[in-house]
Formats: sequence, structure tokens, C-alpha cells
Amino acid sequence: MIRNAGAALALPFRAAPVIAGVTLALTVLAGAAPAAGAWLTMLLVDELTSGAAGPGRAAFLAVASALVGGAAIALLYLCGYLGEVVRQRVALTVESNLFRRIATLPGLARIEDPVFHDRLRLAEEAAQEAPGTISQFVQELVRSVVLLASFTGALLVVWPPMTLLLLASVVTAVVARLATARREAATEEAWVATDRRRLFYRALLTDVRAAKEIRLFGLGELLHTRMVGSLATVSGARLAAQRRGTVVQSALALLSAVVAGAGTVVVALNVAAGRSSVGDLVLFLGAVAGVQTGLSGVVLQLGEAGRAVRLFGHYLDVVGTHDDLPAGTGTPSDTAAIELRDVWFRYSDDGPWVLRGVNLTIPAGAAVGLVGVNGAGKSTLVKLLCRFYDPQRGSITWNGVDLRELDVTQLRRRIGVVFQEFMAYDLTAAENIGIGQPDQLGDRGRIVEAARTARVADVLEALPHGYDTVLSRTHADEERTGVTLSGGQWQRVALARCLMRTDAGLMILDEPTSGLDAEGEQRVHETVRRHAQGRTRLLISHRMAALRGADLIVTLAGGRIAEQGDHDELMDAGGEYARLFRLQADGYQDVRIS
Ligand SMILES: Nc1ncnc2c1ncn2[C@@H]1O[C@H](COP(=O)(O)OP(=O)(O)OP(=O)(O)O)[C@@H](O)[C@H]1O
Repeated sequence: MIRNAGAALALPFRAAPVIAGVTLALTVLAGAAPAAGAWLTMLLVDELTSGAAGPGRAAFLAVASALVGGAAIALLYLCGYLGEVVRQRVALTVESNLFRRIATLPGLARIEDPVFHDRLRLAEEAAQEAPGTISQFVQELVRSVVLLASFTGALLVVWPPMTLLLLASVVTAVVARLATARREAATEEAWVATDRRRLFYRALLTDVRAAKEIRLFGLGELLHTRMVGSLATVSGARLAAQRRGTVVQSALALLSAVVAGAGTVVVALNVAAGRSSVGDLVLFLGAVAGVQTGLSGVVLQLGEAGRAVRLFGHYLDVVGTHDDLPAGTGTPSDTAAIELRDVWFRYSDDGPWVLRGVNLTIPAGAAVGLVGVNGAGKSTLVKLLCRFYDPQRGSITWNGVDLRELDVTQLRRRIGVVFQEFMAYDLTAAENIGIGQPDQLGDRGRIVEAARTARVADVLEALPHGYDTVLSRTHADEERTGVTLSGGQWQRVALARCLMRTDAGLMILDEPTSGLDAEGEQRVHETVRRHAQGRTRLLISHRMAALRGADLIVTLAGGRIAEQGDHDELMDAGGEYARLFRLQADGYQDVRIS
């Protein structure tokens, strides 16, 4: 808690040092102003009742007291505005820190971990709220400490025991409020997974890609019920926590009234008995009201700040998350000779092994076809080659250097991939291709060339705004019509994106032509083969004919390499590859085909 609070408090001074400092100084002044006003009022009352003040002196005291009161209010507004400036700067800083950390996580392990996602949700919430709440609290606290210090002097003069009474009631209030805040934050943490599911159902209901299935399978009502159910559960829990908080707050308000009432009775009796002046009573009333109002504000905000500090811990955890892969520093060579030595991999410590001792040598410049039934581990192998994870056992080398020793960013610059689940970005056609090589996003010539190689240039040129057409109906605007491409056209765009990487030593195509018509597939394979000549290629396909020309074909089964060789060798061997190939070939046999 102390670490969290310290970090949260330091943030405003890091994000906006000068403004935060000025705000603090003005806050101190604003805190002292009410007490100064009260002293002036006391002097006015006492000097008037004792007849010591003439008209000039009385007018001066009255005007001074009014001016101090006005200045105090003006200072409050100024502090409010400056506080808002600091809050905005802090919000920008924390949001930037949070998402920079997420954007720079090298592996996939964290981003696939649901616990990390829950923490991220809380961190995001804390990043938005906590700095503001905490800075506001600090401002309020500084003002109140100054106010309290200045009024305490008055209370000590008029009736000293009141200081102790107020102190006791404040300690009680602080303890109670902190306990409530702890409960509120714990509720938030406990229900974050339920809330994540609510957001998931909510996103599904509005997701264009899910819309077809939701309508056809009639899932709308089911998803709606689940979404509302999650919302009801979460809001019920939040309300219960707030109910308890309200009871505590009401009890504390009553306690304050009793303390103020008791003190006023004692001082009023003293005035009646001539032991205190009327001015003392005025000062006492002002001091008690000032202290109680100030403190109740602080105590109320203490609860908010306590909750924010606790949640802020999640922000610090996310920002301080260690890389999910150890960093390497080596530079990969241009060409890619890949070797897997006894590679074992599973996604989690208690999960099943997906790869169980894979040994494979891919010479530089070779075209390799990878075959295997659904779930055999082909895409997993691709992810290991991109070093999204490290194998638990064994090693993968790039020209003899373990991937773990290479700088991961540089390694990935040397790899072009069309993933099986490639992304269709709601961006323009040019951007959808250009992001394959972000530093050449503005190079229209390269983009068009990649589109031509992927045989999608004609389609894109014919769009309403050519390459500047947004490939989305959702994100188009009134001036620019958005367009939805077909599945096969999207696949070609993804291929063009991969082809932007002209200096990639390794090209991986995971089912890149599954959505293409037969003629299109044939042509794409031919052009890619020409384009990628000399580079190492790994091609995954369930269409055996697409792999026939590969230098090496590898069958993955049971987490191991079951067989390898070129097409002729594997057909002669009569194993799994030959069986699958014949099975597919038989499907095309027809007596009418000669
Ligand atoms: N991110 C993940 N977390 C946990 N398990 C995973 C993950 N991705 C894949 N798996 C599991 O790993 C196994 C291999 O999956 P993989 O996607 O590598 O198979 P594949 O050979 O590419 O299959 P397909 O031909 O269907 O594309 C499967 O059992 C799958 O459930």
C-alpha cells in the first residue's frame, strides 16, 4: 500500500512538476485563508463589543475579513483548474506507460493469460481514475492540514479539550473509511472476471464478424441474457458494498454532530458565565465548522483515495511486468538455415505436450511443406519459429544461433508470415498491405507491387477510392465509402502484406490459399515461388497438391516428425503422406476426366 501510495503521489510531480508545485503552494494559502478570516471576524466582534474599535477600525476589519473570504474562494477555483491540468497530464502519462508496456511485450504468454487480462482491466481503471483521485485527495489533505493547524490554535485558546474530541472523532472516521475503501476495492477485484465476461458478450453482440452466426443460430437472446446476468451480479455486489459504506458514513456524521454540539454547549455556558467572550464563541463555532467540514471532505476522499491506491497497485504491476521472454542481443543473418533439435513445447505447465521432441533441419533457401491433421501442432511450430514462445526443452537455431540469443525485434524483421488467422484491419487497402513493413507505409510503389504479386491489385484498383478505400463498412465515413472484401480477397491482401518484407530470409505461409479459387491458388503459388526464390519458405497446407513441388515435405503427427522427404520419396515410402495424397487425389477421380 505504501509503495502504491508513494508512486501515485509522485506521479503528478513527474508528469507536471511546475504546475503541481504551484498548485501545492496555492493550496497551502487556500487552507490558511479561512482561519485568517475567522481571526479577523473574532477581532471585529470582540473590539465592537468591548467598544475598543472606532468606525474606521471596524470598517477595516470587516472589509479585510470579506476580502480574505473572497480570496479564499478565488484560490479554491484556481486550485481546482490547476488540479485539473495536473490530472490530465497524469492521465496521459499513465495511459501511455500502460499501453507502451503492453505493446512491447515480446511474447504471447501474458496477452493470452486471462489473469493478466483481469489485472489489465483493473490497471486501466486505476490509470484513468487513481491519479486524479489521489492528487485531489492530496490537495484536499494539504488544505485541510493547514486549515486544521490554524484552527487548532483557536480551539486551544477557547476550549482545549475540543481538540482531543475532534481528534478522536477523526481517527474513528479515518479507520472506518479505510475499511470501507478496502472492501470496495476487494469487491472490484473479486468481480473483475465476471465483468470481463459481460464485456465479452457485449462486444459479441455488436461485432460485425459475429453478426451472421448470432442471427442464424438465434444466439442474440442467449448472449443478451448472459450479458445482463453478469451486469446484474456485478452491480448487486457493488451496491452491497456501497450500502455498508452509507451506513458507516451516516454514523460518522452523527458522531460529528454530537461532538460539535457538546463543545458548543460548554463554550456557550462559559460565555454566559463571563469566562469567555462572545468573540470566542464566534471563533469557536467557525473553527469547529471549518475543521469538521474540511475533515469530512478529507475523510470522504480518503475512502476514494484508499480504493484508488489499492487499484493503482495493478497499474504498477502491469507497467512493471517483466518481459515474457528473456532478451537476446544477436543479429540474425540474412539467410535462414533453421534447425530444431529435440523441441518439446506445451502452452502451460499443466497442459498436454503439443510438440514432443521435434528434430528438423531446413537448409537455407529451401522450400519446405508441412503436413499434419488438425491439431497436430503446425501453427504452434510457426509460433515457435517467430519466437512468440520458447520451447520448454530443446532448441531452435537460425544459422546455428539459438533464437533465444537473437534480438527478437531483429529476428522478426527477417520473417514474413501469413498467419492462419491473419488480421483484417479496419484500415485503407494501402495501409492493410503497407503495415507489413511499417517504415514503408507511405511507399505506394512497393505496396502496389506487393498487391500485384499477390494478384489482388486489380481488385483494389477498382475500389471506389482505389488503394485509399477503407476496407471496413464500420469505420467508413460519409465522404468515403467503406468496402467489405471477400474471404479470398482478404487472404490475398494478407499475402501482399507478407510480401512487403522483401528482405525476409524466412517466409512462412500458414494455409495462405485455403480461401482461394483453384485457378487463383495455382497462380499465387507460382508467383510466390518466383518472388521468394532463394529465401527459406515454410508452407503449411491441407491441400497436398500445393506442397508437391517443395524441396522437403514433413509430416507432423503425435507431436513428432513422422516422415520427411520430397514428394516422390514419400509416395514411394507409402506412409501417412502417401495415404493423404491418394485420398485427396481419389476425390478428383471421375470417369469423365480423361
Ligand atoms: N494459444 C494456445 N493455448 C493453448 N493451447 C493451444 C494454443 N494454440 C493451440 N493450442 C493447442 O495446441 C494444439 C496444436 O494446435 P495448432 O494450432 O498448432 O495445430 P495445427 O496443426 O496448426 O492445426 P490446424 O490444422 O487445425 O490448423 C491443439 O491441441 C490446440 O488446442
